[in-house]
Amino acid sequence: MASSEEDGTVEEKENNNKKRTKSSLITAWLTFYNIAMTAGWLVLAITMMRFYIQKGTHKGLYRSIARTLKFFQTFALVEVVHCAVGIVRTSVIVTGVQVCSRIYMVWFITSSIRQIQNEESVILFLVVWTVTEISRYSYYTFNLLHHLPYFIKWARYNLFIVLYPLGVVGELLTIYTALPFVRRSGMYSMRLPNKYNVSFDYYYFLIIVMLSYIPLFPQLYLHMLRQRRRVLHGEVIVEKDD
Ligand SMILES: CCCCCCCCCCCCC/C=C/C(=O)SCCNC(=O)CCNC(=O)[C@H](O)C(C)(C)COP(=O)(O)OP(=O)(O)OC[C@H]1O[C@@H](n2cnc3c(N)ncnc32)[C@H](O)[C@@H]1OP(=O)(O)O
Repeated sequence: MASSEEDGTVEEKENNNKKRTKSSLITAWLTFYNIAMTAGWLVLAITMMRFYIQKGTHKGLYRSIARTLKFFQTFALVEVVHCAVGIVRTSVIVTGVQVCSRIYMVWFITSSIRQIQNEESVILFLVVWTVTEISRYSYYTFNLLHHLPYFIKWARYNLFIVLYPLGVVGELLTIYTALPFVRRSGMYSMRLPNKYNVSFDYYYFLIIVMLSYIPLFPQLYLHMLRQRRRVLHGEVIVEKDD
């Protein structure tokens, strides 16, 4: 009897140790990930500022940062995995839409259509994304380290109020500017007849993408406003979306 109780205690201790090791590993990984992402976006910020100071123009800026931007923005897919496996308490849908729409903007619009890379709207969303991501990833990092300066918390949950709509304006203007080039070049489109008997027009697809901001963006924005009330004002929020 005594020995089985002891066994139970040993088992419990082992389980607790395993749980502690698992949670330390997760914290270590998230800390590493957030530091890497903060550094990546800081590098982008510094590169953009140096470019503008040295050249005195934004023309050519996108090309100068394209590789770094593609790398760090694409790497953010890891965040969807974090939500899916439950290591961060965030909705997979919200994170998925946010991350995928950015990746789409980088790979299938801005990097694919060279003629639009020097548009002011590209610089607008780049600057907005960069400020947002530096404050977001540094918030997560300091939070994990239990040393969160108030101004970082403030920045994370206030700047988006202005930056989010500005970013969307930059993205939509960029897609809009791309439309004539897409129509002329017929890029990523499939015309009939072809051996698959399928037709796809990227021009109309882009229009659908632009229209999809109307139902999707308000939901993302409202989600952030709820997060803001929860973190800054301690409100208990029940999310319905996941
Ligand atoms: C085929 C193509 C289709 C295209 C379709 C297009 C339609 C698109 C429409 C919408 C377009 C949007 C475009 C976007 C533009 C911009 O980004 S503009 C720039 C401004 N942007 C922002 O401000 C983004 C703000 N949004 C967000 O931050 C997102 O909602 C988010 C990234 C998904 C994060 O939200 P969420 O995680 O829910 O909130 P948090 O409060 O940050 O975190 C909740 C808890 O989770 C912890 N956590 C999350 N991530 C991490 C992490 N990496 N590391 C550690 N911890 C993390 C966080 O600490 C919180 O924990 P608790 O405090 O304990 O709850």
